[in-house]
Amino acid sequence: MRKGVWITRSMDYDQSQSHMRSTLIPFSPAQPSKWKDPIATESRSLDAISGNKVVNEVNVQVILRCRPLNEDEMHAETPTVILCDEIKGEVSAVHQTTNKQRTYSFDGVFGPTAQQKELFQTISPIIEEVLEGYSCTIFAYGQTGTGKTYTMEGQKMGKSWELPSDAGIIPRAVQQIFHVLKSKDAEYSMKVTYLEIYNEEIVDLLCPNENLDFAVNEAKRSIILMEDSGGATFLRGLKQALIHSADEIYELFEKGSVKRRTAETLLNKQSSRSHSIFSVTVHVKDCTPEGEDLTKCGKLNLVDLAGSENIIRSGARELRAREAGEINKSLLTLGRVINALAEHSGHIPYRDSKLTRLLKDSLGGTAKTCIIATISPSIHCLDETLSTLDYASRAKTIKNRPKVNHRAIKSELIKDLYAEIGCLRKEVNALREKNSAYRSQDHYQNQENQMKEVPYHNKAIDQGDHSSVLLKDKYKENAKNKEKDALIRDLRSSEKALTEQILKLQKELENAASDVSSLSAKAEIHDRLLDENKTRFQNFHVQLSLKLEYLHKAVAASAEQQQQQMKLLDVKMQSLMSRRNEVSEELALQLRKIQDLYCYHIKYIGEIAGEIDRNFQSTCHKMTSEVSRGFSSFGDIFKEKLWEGISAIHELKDIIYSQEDKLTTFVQEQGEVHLRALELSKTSTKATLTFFENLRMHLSNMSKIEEYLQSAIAEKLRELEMKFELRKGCSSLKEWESFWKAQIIERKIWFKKR
Ligand SMILES: Nc1ncnc2c1ncn2[C@@H]1O[C@H](COP(=O)(O)OP(=O)(O)OP(=O)(O)O)[C@@H](O)[C@H]1O
Repeated sequence: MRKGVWITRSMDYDQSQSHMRSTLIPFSPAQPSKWKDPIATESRSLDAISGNKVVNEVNVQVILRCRPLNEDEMHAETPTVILCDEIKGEVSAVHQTTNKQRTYSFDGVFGPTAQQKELFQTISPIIEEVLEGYSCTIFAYGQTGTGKTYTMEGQKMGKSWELPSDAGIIPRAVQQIFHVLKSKDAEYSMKVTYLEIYNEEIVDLLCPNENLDFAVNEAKRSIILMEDSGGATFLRGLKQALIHSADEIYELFEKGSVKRRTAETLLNKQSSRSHSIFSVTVHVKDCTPEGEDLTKCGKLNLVDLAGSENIIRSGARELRAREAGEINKSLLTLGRVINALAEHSGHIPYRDSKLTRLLKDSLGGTAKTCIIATISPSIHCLDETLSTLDYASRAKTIKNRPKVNHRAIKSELIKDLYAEIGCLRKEVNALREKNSAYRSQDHYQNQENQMKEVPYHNKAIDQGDHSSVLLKDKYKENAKNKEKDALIRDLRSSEKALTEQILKLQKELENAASDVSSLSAKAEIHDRLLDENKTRFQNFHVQLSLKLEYLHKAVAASAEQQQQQMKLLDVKMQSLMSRRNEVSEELALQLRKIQDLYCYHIKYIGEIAGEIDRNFQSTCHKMTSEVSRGFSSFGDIFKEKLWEGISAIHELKDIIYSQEDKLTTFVQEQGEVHLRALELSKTSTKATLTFFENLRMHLSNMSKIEEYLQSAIAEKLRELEMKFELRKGCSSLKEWESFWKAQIIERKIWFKKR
């Protein structure tokens, strides 16, 4: 055994041709004895001798990673609905319609700007535990296009096998394993396997066949999944590659990744169409405190699941739709397993898909497990994101019972290996007996004895009478020949009958075979249809529950919105009612004011008329008294009084004009008020307008009266002048006075008439 790399004989299979071996590969850590695998034997014996150290239950670790918006999403200015609090380890999803937040907490949260290196720093303690002999699983789970492959594999390596800055967990984990082994100067051996589950078929990605025609190589690469009575899982036909350096792993991994099935969908330019599991098993030599040799056997499973996808949104058709259906089906089973474990249900449906059968030990078993849930920040993925967050937070409650399951004492290991070799030898002998012209020892001995008996018999015949013996012999020979001929005839006829029988049987067998093959073809079609229907039903069920949930939320949101609108309407109605009341009160007030104003103006006009009357009377009176004072000054006085009368009329006119202005302004104000409350104030506006129409009529009447008065006064003055001229001829003052009295009476009558 050399320092650095330690390889057990049993693992070093056909190193000259290839460093691969293909046998029953144990997938779960504990192995039963009946499988003839040296690694299995080793792990079993380790358990038995050292007694595995069972630690307490530990929860499955869940880390959440949210990718950044991609170029298309940024170009379309897609809104984001995810908030990551890396310090608190919390993620919040903001609901678009209700604006409510749902917050989830995880063992680690990495937002859109988080680097691959930072994420790996959180994962790296798990790698250390692999080298302590634990079985550890890291798997990425999430909707299609959310960054599972980016997280697990990352940027491809160059030819120099140097880690690029965007390298994912797998290359970083390999680098760390080798780094730790080197720093401890440990003796170790290492092997890797790489498989994919495509349409429920397990396919070996390390199959050395370089021909990439999948259809041709499908059968050769297909692996059989088996389970023993104890529930341990085995893979028959899976190749294991013995590894001596990190570069060897990188090379194998890149070659295997190329063979993995990917395709372009509407949601991801390079979407993985299969689940992949890359496993690294490391045996590290150690020793007990007593100085006895030990071997620790740790295993690291790195799983990149295919993404769940909405077939409508991913645009999958025909083959792609079938792939998506199978992917969704196995993810649905994974979800059911997670639910059953979270709810401590009695039955865990591991057996419903190959993926869950292979991950059985990682979920609720003896492995240490870390799930990386990947999500998109886009508003368009919110439903799928919420579903991933729900599954991830349920997975947090799953408890595993990890154990250091591969500790061994070397001498016991060798003893087991010898026993294993014994078993293998027996198996080889049995196979030879079955397949070749092998003769057992007893059979061989009988044949030898028979051969020896023949010469001894011939010797006895030589010793008798020669001629009689010859006759006897001839007779005997004839009889024997006849007997022989009869026998041969019998044999021939029975052979013929037998041949006929065989042909008949063969025909029947052929018929039966064709019946069986047509039946099995039908059964296959039936199974396929059943599977397809099951997948369709499951997809439909998933879609339906998503849609129902969405509908339920939409109905709740719209009900809430309606309630709010009703409240708003109520408030508006109340304010409208109070405003209407205010407006009606205001209008009533305005009407009252108009009424008062109208009364006031009527009264005022009456007063003006009275005043005019009085003025006229007093003017006439003054004129009369003045005239009576003397004829000489009468002309001047009369003129003065006349001017007074005219200016009084002008004043009156001004008053009327100013009143008219005021009224016009008021009408304008009223018009504005009425415009504001258009519908409600139509009637009052009409009334007001009529009122103003009347008022205007009155005013025009007044102006007519005024005009008439002016002309009448002028006429009367002319008359007066005339009469004055005539009076010049009056004989006495008394006569003149009576003349004026008659004139005044006449005027009064005329006024009254007016
Ligand atoms: N954290 C990230 N930072 C930068 N780019 C990312 C990140 N996560 C994902 N991407 C990019 O998003 C695209 C889709 O990622 P990826 O193929 O890893 O998704 P997936 O979940 O594996 O999808 P599928 O399930 O369809 O295989 C890739 O171009 C990848 O480079």
